[in-house]
Amino acid sequence: MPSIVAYESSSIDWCEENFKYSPVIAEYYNTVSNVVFFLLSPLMVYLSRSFASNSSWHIHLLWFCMTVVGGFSAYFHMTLSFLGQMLDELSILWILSVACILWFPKDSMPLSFRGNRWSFGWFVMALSTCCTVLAFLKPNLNAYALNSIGIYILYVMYTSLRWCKTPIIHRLAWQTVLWWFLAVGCWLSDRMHCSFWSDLGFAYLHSMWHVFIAMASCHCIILFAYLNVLQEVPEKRPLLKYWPRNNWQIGIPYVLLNSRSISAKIF
Ligand SMILES: CCCCCCCC/C=C\CCCCCCCC(=O)N[C@@H](CO)[C@H](O)/C=C/CCCCCCCCCCCCC
Ligand SMILES: [Ca+2]
Ligand SMILES: [Zn+2]
Repeated sequence: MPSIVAYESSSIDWCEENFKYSPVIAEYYNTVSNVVFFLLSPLMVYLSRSFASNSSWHIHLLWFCMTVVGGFSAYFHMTLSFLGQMLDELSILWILSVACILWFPKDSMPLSFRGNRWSFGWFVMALSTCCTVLAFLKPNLNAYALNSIGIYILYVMYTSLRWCKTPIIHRLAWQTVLWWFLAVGCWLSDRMHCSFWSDLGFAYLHSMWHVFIAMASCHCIILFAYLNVLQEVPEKRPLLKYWPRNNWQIGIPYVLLNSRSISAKIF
């Protein structure tokens, strides 16, 4: 039985040909494309200064987790080891948990929590701990389970937007969904149509998934951060902006908060 750190000890292998460009990097483009996480995280830390100082510094936790996801994903594609696979998938599970604990909309929480974020947070922690253990039982199913959480987030987004009438937020939601669709399309096609893409000489859809899912995640985090402030501290009057040019209404979204209102914190 190979060691869990051995090259190609994972049962998952993506479409890109292994060791084509380097003897030490199994999937070269799938590894290098994770640079998107390392570029977006510091940019989001910079753009989230207003949110962090006027509402909650916890937003920076998510940008830190995003760097960790990128690092583990690069390690996985570099080695295709079982350890790499588990670190990659479990770091995604835990960033989703942290995001839910911080900003899951109170009115979408199960009724038994009565909108109490602390008890909901403990529930999410317990559930994620169980899922961490279960992840070792059928590792081939983990990625599908994680993508199903993406579908659930889409549903929560839809229900949360029913009470928000701000057109620019609906636009942000559509942009999030578009990035996510592109991402999932690439992820599925890489898995299901590998011989087609290899025959075309373009076995790099999984690299494109990394870029699209990183963009979808930034949009999604900002959308729920905005909705959280609007619902829980509306006097902060959140404003949605885009980098690099706000008047394009496209690019990297971020939230600006009114610093002159009562300094109520999310927690
Ligand atoms: C209140 C809810 C807030 C939700 C915030 C969402 C925050 C998501 C943050 C980061 C997720 C990054 C995922 C990147 C994965 C890259 C690594 C990778 O490629 N892994 C693959 C193996 O190499 C693995 O097979 C991938 C498995 C599937 C992961 C599914 C992640 C779902 C993320 C959902 C993102 C938002 C969706 C928006 C929905 C409209
Ligand atoms: Ca491969
Ligand atoms: Zn990947």
